[in-house]
Amino acid sequence: MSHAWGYAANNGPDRWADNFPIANGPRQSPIDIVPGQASYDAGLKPLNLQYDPSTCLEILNNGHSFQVTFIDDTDSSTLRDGPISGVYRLKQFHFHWGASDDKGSEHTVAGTKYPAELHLVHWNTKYPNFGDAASKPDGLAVVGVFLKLLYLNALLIDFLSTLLPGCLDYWTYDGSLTTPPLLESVTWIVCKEPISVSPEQMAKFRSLLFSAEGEAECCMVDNYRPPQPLKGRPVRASFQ
Ligand SMILES: COc1ccc(C[C@H]2SC(=S)NC2=O)c(OC)c1
Ligand SMILES: [Zn+2]
Repeated sequence: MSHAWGYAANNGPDRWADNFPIANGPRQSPIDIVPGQASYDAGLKPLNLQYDPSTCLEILNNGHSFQVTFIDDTDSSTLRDGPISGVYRLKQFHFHWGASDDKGSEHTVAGTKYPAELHLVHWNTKYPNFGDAASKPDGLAVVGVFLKLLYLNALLIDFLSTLLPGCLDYWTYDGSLTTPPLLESVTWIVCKEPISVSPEQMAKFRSLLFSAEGEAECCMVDNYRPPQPLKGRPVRASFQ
């Protein structure tokens, strides 16, 4: 399989351009977000996220992350407002994380890496389905949320942990999928405030496997693409 991309030395982010030349395109993700260089845009609306957990379909290890997929044939879990127009439907969410707590996020903030990053992937309902939307410049909107370690007992953190931070201030810029096919169809919405994760939850992430049954076990860690060149793109902030 020529397109067996991954995160190892022989098939990782530095090699993706071999089969996916768009890897060197003008609007690639992730990026390093430099707060001092983001421009406050008073025209940006607050995010309007309406999620219905009952539309969760399945949880699966797709070989690159674990993802939670949603039924997306109705407007039951949607993203509206923020930097986008129209209604985008939640398709799936997944995470990226590191082998250790000093790395793992895809976006960075003034060079700072978080131990993990959540991606909530939505598609524009002006298109017939996700696959079609994924090839359009305004087809997808991904909400990125950083995860930080909180050393509380597991019970309390399970009680406290949520998918979204209390404050939904965000940065937004035009970017791409962060894995092949690296399509430049994503309006990125990166929340400023992280959510908390316990060491036990991080250990569970790191116990997942890249490898399939019968293959040599390979722990699923460091499944993140490093920041890509901004190439002159503006980064806007919804907050001052
Ligand atoms: C259309 O084909 C794809 C391929 C891969 C992903 C997942 C990538 S993209 C992202 S952001 N983070 C990831 O890990 C897709 O997600 C929308 C869609
Ligand atoms: Zn992702």
